[in-house]
Amino acid sequence: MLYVNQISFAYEEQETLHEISFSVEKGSHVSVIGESGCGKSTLLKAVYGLIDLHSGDLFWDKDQILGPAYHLIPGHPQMKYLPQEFELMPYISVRQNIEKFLSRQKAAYNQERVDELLQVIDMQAFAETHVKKLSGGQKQRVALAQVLAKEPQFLLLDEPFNFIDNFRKNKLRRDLFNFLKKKQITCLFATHDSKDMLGFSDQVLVMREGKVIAKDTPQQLYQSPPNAYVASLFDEVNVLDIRLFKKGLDSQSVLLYPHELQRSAQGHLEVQIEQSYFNGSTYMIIAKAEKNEQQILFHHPKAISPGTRISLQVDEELLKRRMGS
Ligand SMILES: Nc1ncnc2c1ncn2[C@@H]1O[C@H](COP(=O)(O)OP(=O)(O)OP(=O)(O)O)[C@@H](O)[C@H]1O
Repeated sequence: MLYVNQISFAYEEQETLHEISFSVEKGSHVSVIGESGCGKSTLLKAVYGLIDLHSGDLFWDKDQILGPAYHLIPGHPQMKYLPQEFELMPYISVRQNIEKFLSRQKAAYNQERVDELLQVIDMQAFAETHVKKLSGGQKQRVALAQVLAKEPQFLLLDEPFNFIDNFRKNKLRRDLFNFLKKKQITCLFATHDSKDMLGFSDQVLVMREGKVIAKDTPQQLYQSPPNAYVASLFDEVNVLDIRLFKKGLDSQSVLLYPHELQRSAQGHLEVQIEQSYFNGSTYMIIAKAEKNEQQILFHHPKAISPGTRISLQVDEELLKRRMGS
């Protein structure tokens, strides 16, 4: 189990990590999400022992993780870390690149292990290809296989899919996280993609300006976001005054994702359409509230002509829940 107790760190004057505490249970997957520059990579570096903390401490089970001032070789023997910038050996094959991370004495086992990992990263067809000839996304998949080669107990991944195209990413995410669960490998990963976090983490740490501002399951954070910042990490979000939907209430903001507003003749929110954008399964419609000119985003199965006036409604139960959050 990982224990992070009140850690703080600064590269320069301003603190990059401020009194961060959390723990990660064995076998669980925790994602770290937040806007660019909020400190996700720095947090992973701290957990791997790559920086000297200014205060607080870190433990993997009973072993304290110390920074470079105490250790020449960072990290813990049971940990592996994949940074955003990784290096591979360009003039040897994919297979050899992965084998380099295995013990030299066990040739038969190594062959089997590399085959297993090539399957996880879906690169069997490239086993004998020189890394120099691979695309950025393919290289990232090889780097993932390298950190898995000598099975770690704890894996730190910094934006592990950022070079991988959407077509591959969905399958790779499923295969990788299923593999980690099957092997009970604990994982802490930084991402800016809500899809990585929604389906594949048990807990989410939301960071902002060096602080953890929310920690919960992805379901809870998505369904009851504590503020617009958290909601905006999942999707675009409307921050609307409750009085647009209900009469006789005091002013209060409610957070609503675009798909939560429906066109309905019975709706109380009257809007004028400005623009429609094709989104695939639906259109994203941009409109303006007649009452206060506020911009409203909602989904609709078809495009709607600019200037059209329509009404929108929101499920009553949902409104109540969001008013309470
Ligand atoms: N080596 C460094 N020296 C000085 N400042 C740094 C260094 N590395 C990062 N920073 C600063 O620390 C802050 C946090 O950076 P970090 O890379 O941890 O953010 P991040 O959330 O991972 O961002 P991104 O999502 O863009 O990767 C940023 O303001 C960044 O400019």
